[in-house]
Amino acid sequence: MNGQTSARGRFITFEGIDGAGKSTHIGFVTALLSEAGKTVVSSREPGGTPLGEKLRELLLHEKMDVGTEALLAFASRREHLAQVIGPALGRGDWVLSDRFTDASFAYQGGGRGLPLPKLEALEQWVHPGLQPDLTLLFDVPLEVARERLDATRDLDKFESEEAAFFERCRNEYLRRAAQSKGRIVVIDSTRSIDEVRAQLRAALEKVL
Ligand SMILES: Nc1ncnc2c1ncn2[C@@H]1O[C@H](COP(=O)(O)OP(=O)(O)OP(=O)(O)O)[C@@H](O)[C@H]1O
Ligand SMILES: Cc1cn([C@H]2C[C@H](O)[C@@H](COP(=O)(O)O)O2)c(=O)[nH]c1=O
Repeated sequence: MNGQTSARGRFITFEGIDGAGKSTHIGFVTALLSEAGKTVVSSREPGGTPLGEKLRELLLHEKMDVGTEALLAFASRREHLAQVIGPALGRGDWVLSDRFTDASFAYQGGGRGLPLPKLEALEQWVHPGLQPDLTLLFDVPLEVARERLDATRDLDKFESEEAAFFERCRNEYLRRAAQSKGRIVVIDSTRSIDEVRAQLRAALEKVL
């Protein structure tokens, strides 16, 4: 890390199956970047805007067709880009988003079986030419994620899915990581919080 400020903002996304541990580390990454002189905007998907948060409620708690699920996720994303991500990057801020389009590929594509070309078409429509500068993929086996979730919270619609669903989501995440090695960094989130932080520091060196 060189501690210098940069005129261009960066877009960093956090991904992984539910319970992998990504949200736990967003505060740490925010602090690291702030120490390096960056102005950080931290947000999430689905959500991140008043309308997006309403769509999040529907997505996480209502049963619906998988196509509807994908369209609502991308509607939330479009609003997020228009209201939060685009303006922040334009100011030169660093944007951290707890999930983005990789989640649609993993959950609606891998998990639910929506054909990937449909998601690619939505991606192309909603954010042509924009990809995260860095995606931190928190990876754990399903049993670890399940144990962490069961210990902490009431489960929402996605979190209540069967193990095979999460296996498919995880496989799709890992498939995308293998295809986008420059952008997606796989973090071994089975390790202790301090060890995960060390991996995050190393990954962030690449964009600082
Ligand atoms: N490396 C770790 N070692 C042990 N426990 C961890 C680790 N990382 C996170 N946890 C714990 O696992 C639980 C789930 O973590 P967290 O909420 O960050 O997951 P998440 O990936 O953001 O899940 P979701 O996507 O469902 O919100 C929390 O109780 C957290 O304290
Ligand atoms: C962006 C996005 C998210 N999801 C799913 C993935 C998670 O189960 C929830 C969000 O909950 P979290 O606790 O904030 O991780 O939504 C999805 O299915 N498709 C998406 O595009």
